[in-house]
Amino acid sequence: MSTTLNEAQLEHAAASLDSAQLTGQAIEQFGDSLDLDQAYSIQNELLELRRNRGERTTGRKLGFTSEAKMAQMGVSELIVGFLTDAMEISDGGSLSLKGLVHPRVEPEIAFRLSTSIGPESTEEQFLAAVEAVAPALEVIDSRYQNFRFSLPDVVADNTSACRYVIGPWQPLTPKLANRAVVLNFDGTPAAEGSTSDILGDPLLTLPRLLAMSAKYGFTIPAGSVILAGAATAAVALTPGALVSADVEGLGTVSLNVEAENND
Ligand SMILES: O=C(O)C/C=C/C(=O)C(=O)O
Repeated sequence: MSTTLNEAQLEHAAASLDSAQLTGQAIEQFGDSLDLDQAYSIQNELLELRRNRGERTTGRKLGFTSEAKMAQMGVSELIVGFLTDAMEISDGGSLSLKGLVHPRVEPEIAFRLSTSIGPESTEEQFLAAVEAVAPALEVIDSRYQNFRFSLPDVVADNTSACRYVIGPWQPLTPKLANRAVVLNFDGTPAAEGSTSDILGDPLLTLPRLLAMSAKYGFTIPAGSVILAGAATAAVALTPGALVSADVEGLGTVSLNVEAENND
């Protein structure tokens, strides 16, 4: 059973997760001591800590929008986290594994908003605000030991958000379902799925995100990126790998993982 954590305890939990993210030292799960609302409060504290270091929010990400991810992690409720400019890597850019705990990568679909969306917005306004779509890669990294967590644990840990890469933007097409998605390591498929694996159609994640924005009271400013969640299970990153995701009709996005360096 969860207990109610006071403000100081919530801040302490956020500081532990933030330090794990900065040092690459995994921490123990909070387990039963957290409920979901407290977990989102810890996530907000984490965002404050990052803002105080000069990071800028660039968007939102959804998690557990596909069966493959739910089955992989044993969690079956949709979650939302935040993205910042410090997490962004340009298409074809490189990622150092230094300071990460146990990073994995997932192929995703990204949306970009032309106008601000918030708790008062309607589904129609949200859809009309999506100006572009792109293939994307998300690097996730749980700050918990052994990449194991409960639903509140992973929410508190900002849904394992670590880095993201956006491929070529293109105008939103209404037909996003049923497109093949392939995650490659050095040109060889490591995971395969379809855009339909993301809630049946990635566009169907938007009303769910709107509902989360109303429940937790956040707005998503114009220009924000939205990651709709992985189409396949996540795959562990390996030093020196060239990782790419191909999404049928939307193109390719890639990331170079730096080779290990013993300096
Ligand atoms: O698997 C995790 O650590 C939590 C993150 C989930 C996603 O980002 C997703 O399902 O796309």
